Order: sequence, then C-alpha cells, then structure tokens
Amino acid sequence: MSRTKFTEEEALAFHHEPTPGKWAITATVPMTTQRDLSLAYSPGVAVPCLRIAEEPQAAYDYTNKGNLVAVVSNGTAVLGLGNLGALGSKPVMEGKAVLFKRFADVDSIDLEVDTEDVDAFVDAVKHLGPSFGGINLEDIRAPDCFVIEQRLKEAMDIPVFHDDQHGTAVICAAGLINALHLSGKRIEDCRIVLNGAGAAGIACIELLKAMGARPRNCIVCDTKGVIHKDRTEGMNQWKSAHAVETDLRTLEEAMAGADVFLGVSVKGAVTPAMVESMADNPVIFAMANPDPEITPEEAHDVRPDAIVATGRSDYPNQVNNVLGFPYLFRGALDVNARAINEEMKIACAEALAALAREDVPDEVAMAYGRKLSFGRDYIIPTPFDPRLIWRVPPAVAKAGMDTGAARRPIVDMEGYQASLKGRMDPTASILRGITERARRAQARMIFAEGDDIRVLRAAVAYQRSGFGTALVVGREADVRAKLEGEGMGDAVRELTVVNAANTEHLETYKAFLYARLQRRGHDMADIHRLAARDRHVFSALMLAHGHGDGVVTGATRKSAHVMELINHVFDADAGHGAAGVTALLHRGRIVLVADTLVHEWPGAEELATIAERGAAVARHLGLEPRAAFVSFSTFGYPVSERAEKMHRAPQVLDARGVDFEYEGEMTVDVALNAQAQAAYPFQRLTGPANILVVPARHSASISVKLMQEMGGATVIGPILAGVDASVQLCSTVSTANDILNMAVLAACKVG
Ligand SMILES: NC(=O)C1=CN([C@@H]2O[C@H](COP(=O)(O)OP(=O)(O)OC[C@H]3O[C@@H](n4cnc5c(N)ncnc54)[C@H](OP(=O)(O)O)[C@@H]3O)[C@@H](O)[C@H]2O)C=CC1
Ligand SMILES: CC(=O)C(=O)O
Ligand SMILES: [Mg+2]
Repeated sequence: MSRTKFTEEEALAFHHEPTPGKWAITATVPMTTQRDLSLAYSPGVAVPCLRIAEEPQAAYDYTNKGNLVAVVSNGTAVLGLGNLGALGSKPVMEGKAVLFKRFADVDSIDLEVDTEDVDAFVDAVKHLGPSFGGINLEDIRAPDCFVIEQRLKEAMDIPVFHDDQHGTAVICAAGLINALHLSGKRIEDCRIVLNGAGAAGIACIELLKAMGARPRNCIVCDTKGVIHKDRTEGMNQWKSAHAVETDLRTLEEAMAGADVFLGVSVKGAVTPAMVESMADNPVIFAMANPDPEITPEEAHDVRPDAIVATGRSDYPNQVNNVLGFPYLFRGALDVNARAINEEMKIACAEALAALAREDVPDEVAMAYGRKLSFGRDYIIPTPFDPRLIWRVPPAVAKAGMDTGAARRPIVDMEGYQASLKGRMDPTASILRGITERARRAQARMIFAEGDDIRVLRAAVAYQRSGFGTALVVGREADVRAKLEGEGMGDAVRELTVVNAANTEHLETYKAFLYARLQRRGHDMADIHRLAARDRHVFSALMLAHGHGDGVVTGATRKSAHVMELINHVFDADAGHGAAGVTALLHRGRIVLVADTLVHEWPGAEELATIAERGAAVARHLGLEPRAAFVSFSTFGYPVSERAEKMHRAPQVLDARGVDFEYEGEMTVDVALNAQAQAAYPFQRLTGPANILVVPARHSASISVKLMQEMGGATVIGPILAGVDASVQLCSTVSTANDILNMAVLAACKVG
C-alpha cells in the first residue's frame, strides 16, 4: 500500500494556512441586528443566567457546555516525542480538538497549562467544570498523570478522562479481542509482553487483566528492562502493581515465546530478532507515535504469520485512540454524564471490536481503496468508517445509563441513532471518497498550462500526494525557472515535462487533427500551429491518443475559449450533450448546479439532458440524484413565458424514462427545503434536491458566484460532463488547490 508522504515544509504549511493553527470559532446565532445583540448579550442574556443559577442542569440546554470538551495538557509526554513543554504540545492538542469535531461533532478547545507541578496543574483545571461537559487530559507523563486524573475526578462532576491511558487501553482491547479471535488464542492463555510502563502502558495492562489476562503471564518492561519483584530502580507504585516473580531481565528475554507484544514506548524499541523469537501467530501492537517500535514490514519480514498493528494511519490496523475518545465523549455528553466509567469504556471496546467483524459497506472499502474484510489486515475499524458515529456512542450512552453515570437518559435510542447519522458532514466523506478513488486510479494527469506557477504547484502536489504521474505541458527551462522562483527547484526532477519538440507523436497528432478539421476551414499550416503551439489542443491530442489519462486546463484562458480549442479534438459541445456541473459545498450540504459551462440558453430537451449529466455526476460522487428544474415560478405560478421551458423539461424526462428523481419547475427554496416542498404534496421528490438545473448560463454563474462570495460556499467545478474523455476546466481565478481538485476529479473520471 502507498505510504502517505509529505515534506516538513508541507507539514508546516498545513499548520500555517489559511490561518495559523487548525481551528477557529464561529457563532451559531445571528449577530446582525440590535435585537440579536440584546438577546445574545445584555439584557436578554440575563434570562438564561438566572435560570441556570436556579437550576444548574439547565446549563446543558442554554449554553454550549453539553457539547464542549477541554483538551488539557502540560506537554510532558507529547506523543512519543518526550517533554516538549506546554507550548510545544499545542499543535497536538489543537489536532485532538479538530478530531473531536470531525469524527463526533464534539466542540473542543485546547488548554495548554504551563506547569510540571501536579498541584498547580490540578488547581488550574479543577475550577473549570462549569465551562465544559468533559475534560480530556492529554500527553501528561506518568506517573504525574495518574495523580492528576484521580484528583480531578474527585474534584469535578463531569467526565475527566486521560486519553493516553484509557482511550489507548480501550482501542488496544478492541484490537486484541479481534486479533486473538484470528490467532485462535484465549487471552487467559496468552503470554503478554508490554513495553512502556507509562500512562498508556499501565492502563492497557490493567484493562487486559480485567478482561482475563493472567497477571503471571504479563511481563511489563520500561527503560530499565523487565519490572520484577526485586527491582528498585525507576519504580513507582503503578509499576510495582505489575511486578512479577521472574528471572527475565530484558525485553529481548521476555519476548521469546510471547504471544502478544504491546508497545507504548518509543520508535525502534523492538528488533526483528525479538519478533522472530515470539510464539506462533504472534500479535504485535507497536503503538508508539509518530513512529512505531517496529514497522510492519520489518515484523512481517521475519514473521509472516504475525498480526501487526501500529498507531499510524498509513498502515493497516491503526490502533490509535482516535477511534475512542470522540465517540466516548459523544456518548457521555449526550447523557450529560458525570463520568466515563469502566462499563462505558468496555462498551466502547466491544462496539468497536464487533464493528470490525461485520461486513464492510462498499463506500467504506471504496474510500480506502482496498477490500476490507475481517482478517489479519483489518482487525479494527478504520477511523473514517461512517458507521462509528452512530454505532459506538449509543453503546457508551447506554452503559452510562445502566450504571447511573447519566444525568439525562436517552428515551428514544433509535431516534438518537438517527440524529447521530445526521450529525456528520456528508461533504467530508464525499471529498474523501473522491480523493481515495483518484489515488487508486494512479492516473497520468496532463497539466496543460505548464507556464503557470499555480498549475505547476498543483502538478507537484498531485504527484507528491501519490495520485499518479503529473505530465506537464511546457518548456523544460521555463518550468524549471518558475519552480526555482518558488523555491521548489527540487520538484523539476519529479515532473515529466512534455511538449511538441520532445514528443515522438507530433505527426500522428497532426494527422488526427487534420482528419477532424479539414472540412472546417483548417489547412495544414493551421493544423501545425494548433497541434504544435497550442497547449490546450496539444494536451487534448495527448489524451485522445492515450498518452495520458486526463487533462486539466483553463487556468490561464477564459473557459469559452478553451472549450472551443478542446472541441477541435473532442466532441465536447452542447450539440453532443456536454454540460458543466458545479458542486457547491456548504454547511454540510452538497448541491450541484448545472449547466455552468456549455449551454448558453438551453431549451427543454437540452435541460433534460443537463439533468441527466447532473445525475451522472451526483452518482459518481456517491449521491442519490434528486434533480429540480428551478425557476422564479413554482408549478406554473406565476405564469411566465420564460419559465415555460423549465416546466416542460420534466415532461421530456418522463418520456425518456430516466432512473432518478426529478421535478419542476420550482423556486430554489422549494427545491432545497423539505418544509417548503410539503406545500406541494403531489410533487415527486422524496427530499430536498441535490441537483439544481438552472434556466441559463447567466443564472448558473450568478447563483454559484453569489454562494461563493456571500455564503462562503466551497465551489468545485465546473465539472465537464458528458464528454467521452476526462477533461476538466479550471477558471482563471483558480488557486493551486482548486486546480489540484480538478485534477483529482479528472483522475477519477467524474463527469
Ligand atoms: N497508538 C495510540 O493510540 C497511543 C500511543 N501512545 C504512544 O505510547 C508512547 C508512550 O506514551 P505515554 O504512555 O503517554 O508516555 P509516558 O511518558 O507516560 O510513558 C512512557 C513509557 O515508555 C517507557 N519507555 C521509553 N523509552 C523506552 C524504551 N526505549 N524501552 C522501553 N520503555 C521505554 C518509559 O519508561 P520509564 O518509565 O523507564 O521512563 C515509560 O514507562 C508514545 O510513543 C505515545 O505516542 C500513547 C497513547 C496512545
Ligand atoms: C495517539 C496519542 O494520543 C499519542 O500518541 O499520544
Ligand atoms: Mg496522546
């Protein structure tokens, strides 16, 4: 499988753009008018204040407490990187905050507390309870973390959860349940070696013992080797609890014949020889971050029978607490829990383990680019599995209710599950699906405009992101100079620069073009000029001859002009049913607008074709199409000659017998709003439309640009659909990232 590759510059740029850091705050209420101001602040705010003072539980109804978690650290054990201090830990803590949001729609704020003193840390946090629904402690070194967590739990009436301890233990337990299932061993019989007796290690071994592992079969090691009964050096009470009577002294000795190795220590702590000495079908969870104790390749080289997991996302079997903390807190918050107790953690582990053993839906497999079925390379769900959000929190919430941790039980569990499904932003999974499909396609992408630095940056990113080969049309010296000017001189060697002078196919291209254009007023001199000097035509010719798998162009010239040139090579015009479809992504919704590129003023027949193109693009994106023909009138009112064609287009589709939902004509609010639709009980859409077929290109342009400028929508496209070749057009204002997006669409042939 492909490793995710990035440079240090890219990691820094990711954290720098569009604004420094990884998250910002947005208001959920309008703050526009004088009235808004008086409700949000003085005097209106007094009403909820007084209500909460009287009835503290009401804080969950009138403030964001019920969905807000603090990620708190002092930076003394940042991943496996050591003590980087409170400030040095902030990128990780911001990262945890965005993971909370992305995976479970939990709002979270990182708080870096600049002290290594346990008392001072506890004092700083223990009075913050009113602000939050939960406290996620993170990357605090052992043994301080044990004391801090215990004291905060006693002082606070909300869940206090040290993720490195319990989050890790929960995921480790879930993975181990399944790994042992596959290796045919019972936990009671396993010899388990744990390396790392810190926050994560102690919690993991405690949970495994609670699940049946025999204490005498568990050997714990740290920097001083095996923790045995006679040892005094580097000990503490938490380690002593796991000391055993044994002659083993080193990790190497302990690993011989072991069934399970758990690593929560540091990179490279395990050698291939140690793995080689383990028992049959050994289970190896090398969980140190960012680099594991041993890589899966190294382990499999010596032991092909091993079941290996790491904490990283770029290997199969990611045993990482990202699978736990978002869902544990989601479930806990939703019952306004006082704590996250043992039963809630075990419920989480069991739900995760059970999910991995189930059949994997196609869209999950598709997004990962490989078949996922329960087995050695799939013992734990993948973090992007969309089922996690509605499968795990209900199990946690139920355990919280059963054990009295819940302050507000959930009455309707089915309704709760449905609300969890609706909570997640579908656009994120759509974009992810496209990206993974493109990565799998490994397309040779032709970037036509190699003289533009945005295009070159997109081409470099395309190749470095592992999407495939970037073929850049341009002059080599020019490409080099431009990239050097951007401080990306190295990238020249990675790109393949193609032009009329260095291709062996120019004569073939010219013959092809002449055959198409000889009766359209072009002589051989015109043909040579087009084929050899026009990069749009040259790129299209490369594509037409299979010398690339897709073309991205249009960043330097107006799209109408580029379309004309592309049409010399492909039949990509209105007459041949081509259409432009633009995807608008906004607040978790995705709506396609068509035609945004080809038809100037389509008639009813053409509008029907445009709807078909829109439906095809929707399906490519993983949406079930619902097309609305939009206008300023709804089902014949107000009567207008201009709306007539929008009224007739659905009838054209009736006659064609297409296999998707469509309706019209209607105003945009009726198209997009289920309540407005309810006023027309006869209409046939089963929900809000996700394709808007607009009357003309001007209305398309106006609506898309209005959404972009005023609404802040993300715009992808126009996607050129209905052409028998993968050509995508950017706009002259495209950024490098927009161009990369178009290349990704071209790579997975959306359109
Ligand atoms: N995959 C996942 O989800 C998670 C992974 N982790 C990873 O686990 C590791 C430990 O994190 P955490 O428990 O929070 O950190 P702590 O600082 O609390 O504990 C680290 C432990 O590792 C031991 N250790 C360090 N180096 C070695 C070595 N070379 N050989 C043996 N033991 C060693 C230390 O030994 P000593 O006591 O002698 O100092 C200590 O017991 C990190 O790499 C972290 O990224 C953590 C949480 C989640
Ligand atoms: C994953 C995590 O929490 C860690 O490595 O510290
Ligand atoms: Mg951590």
